[in-house]
Amino acid sequence: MKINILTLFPEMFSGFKSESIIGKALEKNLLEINIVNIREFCYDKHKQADDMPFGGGAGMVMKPEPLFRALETVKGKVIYTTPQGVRFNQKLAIELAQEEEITIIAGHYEGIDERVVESKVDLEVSIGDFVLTGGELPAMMMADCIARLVPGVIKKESYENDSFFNGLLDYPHYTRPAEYEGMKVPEVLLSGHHKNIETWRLKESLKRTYLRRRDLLVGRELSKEEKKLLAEIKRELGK
Ligand SMILES: NC(=O)c1ccc(NC2CCCC2)nc1
Repeated sequence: MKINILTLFPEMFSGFKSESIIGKALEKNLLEINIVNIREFCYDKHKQADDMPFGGGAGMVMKPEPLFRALETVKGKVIYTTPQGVRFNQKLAIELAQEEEITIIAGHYEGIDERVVESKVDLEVSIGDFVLTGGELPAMMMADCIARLVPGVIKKESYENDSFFNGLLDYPHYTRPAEYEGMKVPEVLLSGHHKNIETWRLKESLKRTYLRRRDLLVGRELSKEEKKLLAEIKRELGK
């Protein structure tokens, strides 16, 4: 899979591309992340990428020509990160991870000229109801979430229990030491009894989802075991 990201600030992506899981995945050529510097497509003497808004008002708007030129050099579904977009979520990440190539435009200032959106953008996407100085961090977040779904980037087992992957929030995690400052790891996790551990984890996922994100349970098919565990949880909570 190839993810192109168009930006005026390519340096913002150097750590993202060199560190941790994404860094290793790029080294192993499991995926490609291609950062396109929009400035390189500003052919005028002053390399002007933005200009004043028609109709007046504060701020600057990113000019259409450099964006159209930059888009000529990439392929795939074109996404623009903006508060006006559809909400990004794991379901959309899974859909986008099926694509051979996608291109994300990271805007800046007041945004990009609407003619780019109308004629070139396939999907406007928001990561939440808040405004950022640029679309780079949303682009990085989306690329991270999509990249970890690319085969080989992380072990399959670890994302199968991810929050939202099975429609539930993730269960609690513990590692050594077994006791720290008087706080003990739940006994079942030290028992080596895999079935009991699996049941405990499912129950904890259900409990967290029921308490923190009950909306995720609405319309979700519950297995026989999940129904039994949820009934236990409600009894234990006295609800
Ligand atoms: N909530 C979001 O996903 C989001 C995306 C982009 C952005 N700012 C960008 C948008 C165009 C110029 C700055 N702010 C917020």
